[in-house]
Amino acid sequence: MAARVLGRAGRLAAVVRSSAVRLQLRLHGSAGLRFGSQASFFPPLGDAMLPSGSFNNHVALITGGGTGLGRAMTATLSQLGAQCIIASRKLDILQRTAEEISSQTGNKVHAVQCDVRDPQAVSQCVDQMEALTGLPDVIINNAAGNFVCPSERLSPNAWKTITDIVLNGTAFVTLELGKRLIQNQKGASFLAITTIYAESGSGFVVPSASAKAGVEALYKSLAAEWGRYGHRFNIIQPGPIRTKGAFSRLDPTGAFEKATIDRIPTGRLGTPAEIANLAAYVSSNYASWMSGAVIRFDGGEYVSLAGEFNELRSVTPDQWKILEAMIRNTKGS
Ligand SMILES: CC/C=C\C/C=C\CC/C=C/C=C/C(=O)SCCNC(=O)CCNC(=O)[C@H](O)C(C)(C)COP(=O)(O)OP(=O)(O)OC[C@H]1O[C@@H](n2cnc3c(N)ncnc32)[C@H](O)[C@@H]1OP(=O)(O)O
Ligand SMILES: NC(=O)C1=CN([C@@H]2O[C@H](COP(=O)(O)OP(=O)(O)OC[C@H]3O[C@@H](n4cnc5c(N)ncnc54)[C@H](OP(=O)(O)O)[C@@H]3O)[C@@H](O)[C@H]2O)C=CC1
Repeated sequence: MAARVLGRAGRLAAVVRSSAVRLQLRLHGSAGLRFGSQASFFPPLGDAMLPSGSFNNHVALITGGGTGLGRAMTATLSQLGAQCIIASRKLDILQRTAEEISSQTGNKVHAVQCDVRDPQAVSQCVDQMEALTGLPDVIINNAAGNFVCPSERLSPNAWKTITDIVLNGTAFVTLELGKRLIQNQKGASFLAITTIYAESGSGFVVPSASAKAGVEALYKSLAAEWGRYGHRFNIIQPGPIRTKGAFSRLDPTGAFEKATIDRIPTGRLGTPAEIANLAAYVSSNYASWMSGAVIRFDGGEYVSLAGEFNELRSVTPDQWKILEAMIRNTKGS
């Protein structure tokens, strides 16, 4: 019996061995479970998660709040009672977003033009904010710039542009508000939106990876230093969530989307509403004991990319029989 099983295993093994490519067990092919099918286990919910009124009497500043994830965060905070200020370069887009969200939630959203790379513009933006709403209770540093590019093609100005928006912009906004909040003895929640590759680094987005890693160091450092002033600092590292801003600059042809989804254990991209719920929780008083946290929110993509053997997910049950027989059949080292 054992000989028969081993004989069959041997024949099957020979078939597998016959092609080096197939012996790779079609790691990226259609063998095994098709990733993506498991997404039905993880349906995204769109409703605001926190109790209504959680942000009543709260003021929130969201940089880059006119589009994409910042817009979704603004919509959720506004729905939960916050008065929001959204700030970025394009006033027309900010105003349109502000009107749309205000008309849906009944809560005021203010649009303020600000290029976060310019510390004077940031200071004027905060002046404008103080006049409109007073200093904020919630600050979300979400504005960013990015594009995929081989590093040998980057000009000094390309490097400066991304690191200025992401690292210097976040620092200018955080320091300007922090100083004024400290002076007024007012506590606040600061949240930075980074990426999963802030931790690992990543080729082809090197200025962004370097700047986002700097933002994480900034926020972890201030969490330690400014707790005494009533300030909390936290970080969310999103995985891929479809927005025009990100996808048009990171995957302009759409060629990488399927491979991206295939490696995400939850089988799908995230949604803006999901990250908005997380950002709202982290920024709310329900999270008043949370500071210095780095929250990865990526459907499992990071660990999926990291584990050396994770591609064995593509091995079929029949192929496992062969592999197991081969392993068990090995004698000695
Ligand atoms: C399926 C998988 C798909 C996606 C994966 C998803 C998730 C994985 C993790 C994702 C992380 C995402 C992180 C993000 O940050 S996404 C946010 C993206 N949003 C934006 O970038 C919005 C704002 N962007 C912009 O305004 C512009 O793109 C820019 C270039 C950042 C800034 O615009 P600005 O007008 O200030 O700058 P320019 O004058 O145009 O350029 C300055 C400088 O850069 C050079 N440059 C510009 N583009 C490129 C490029 N594509 N390649 C190389 N170099 C570029 C430009 O030439 C200038 O340099 P010089 O010529 O002067 O030397
Ligand atoms: N979508 C995704 O898959 C992921 C996104 N992220 C992060 O999420 C955040 C939001 O990205 P997303 O919504 O996808 O992309 P968007 O492009 O929609 O958002 C970026 C925002 O930043 C603003 N911005 C850019 N440059 C400046 C500047 N100099 N001054 C002020 N504001 C500026 C833009 O507004 P304007 O043009 O008006 O200035 C825009 O609203 C970013 O921090 C990004 O790094 C991280 C991982 C994954």
